Amino acid sequence: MNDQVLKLENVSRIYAPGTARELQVLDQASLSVNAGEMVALMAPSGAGKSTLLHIAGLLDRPDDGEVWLGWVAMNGRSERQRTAARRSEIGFVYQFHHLLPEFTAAENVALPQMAEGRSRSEALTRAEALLAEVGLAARGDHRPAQMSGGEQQRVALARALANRPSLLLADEPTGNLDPATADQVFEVMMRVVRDSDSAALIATHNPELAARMDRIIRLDQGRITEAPRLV
Ligand SMILES: Nc1ncnc2c1ncn2[C@@H]1O[C@H](COP(=O)(O)OP(=O)(O)OP(=O)(O)O)[C@@H](O)[C@H]1O
Repeated sequence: MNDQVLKLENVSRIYAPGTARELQVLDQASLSVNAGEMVALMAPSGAGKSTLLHIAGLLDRPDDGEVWLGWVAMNGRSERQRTAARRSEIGFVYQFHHLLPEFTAAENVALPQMAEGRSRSEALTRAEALLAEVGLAARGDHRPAQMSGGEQQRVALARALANRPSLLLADEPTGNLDPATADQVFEVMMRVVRDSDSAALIATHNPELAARMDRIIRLDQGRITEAPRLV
């Protein structure tokens, strides 16, 4: 039996159903991601990548189909159960870092751990270790505004991994960075995901970065297709 971390089974999502603005973004989309796998999600702008990641990340529910986190079917779970699963099992990285500007890097990485019950001092100690993993040792007391875009995104990555999630979801994580910095952040992301043995589903428009992951899937007309490797 494979080590399933995420499975979407015939997932459909329709915005504004029954209105003139009705839009079917996902149409029986299916995918699975196993432990230790890094999967690139590629699609044109507006094809529904963020919608799919929101559903996979339990921030939204599909209109039809099932979402499995590990071997647990999540649609029938209460919001409280879904939030608990999201906090403990899933880490998110977005195109923009969304760090809290009034907190230091270490505090930003400590906060999700404290939400999971860790003491402030324990969370801060772990935060420093996580920041070292992403190459930001000794930068823990800097605020986001004192850091470069690539550094901010590495702090966001450390925050996403703070609770050792089984699944990392990333939506254009390097889309806001220049090519050299994007490459550097991506390298760090590959390394820490591999080291932690979590699974990752990463939406990107960048074919070179996508080609360095284990698999590429495409979202086309609301459906998922497995793409051949580009290189
Ligand atoms: N809450 C919503 N209500 C109505 N329509 C929406 C909603 N969210 C997204 N859409 C529409 O659904 C489509 C898919 O949006 P989505 O953000 O998932 O695409 P995307 O592939 O992530 O795009 P991009 O690469 O530009 O970020 C778009 O046409 C968008 O306008």
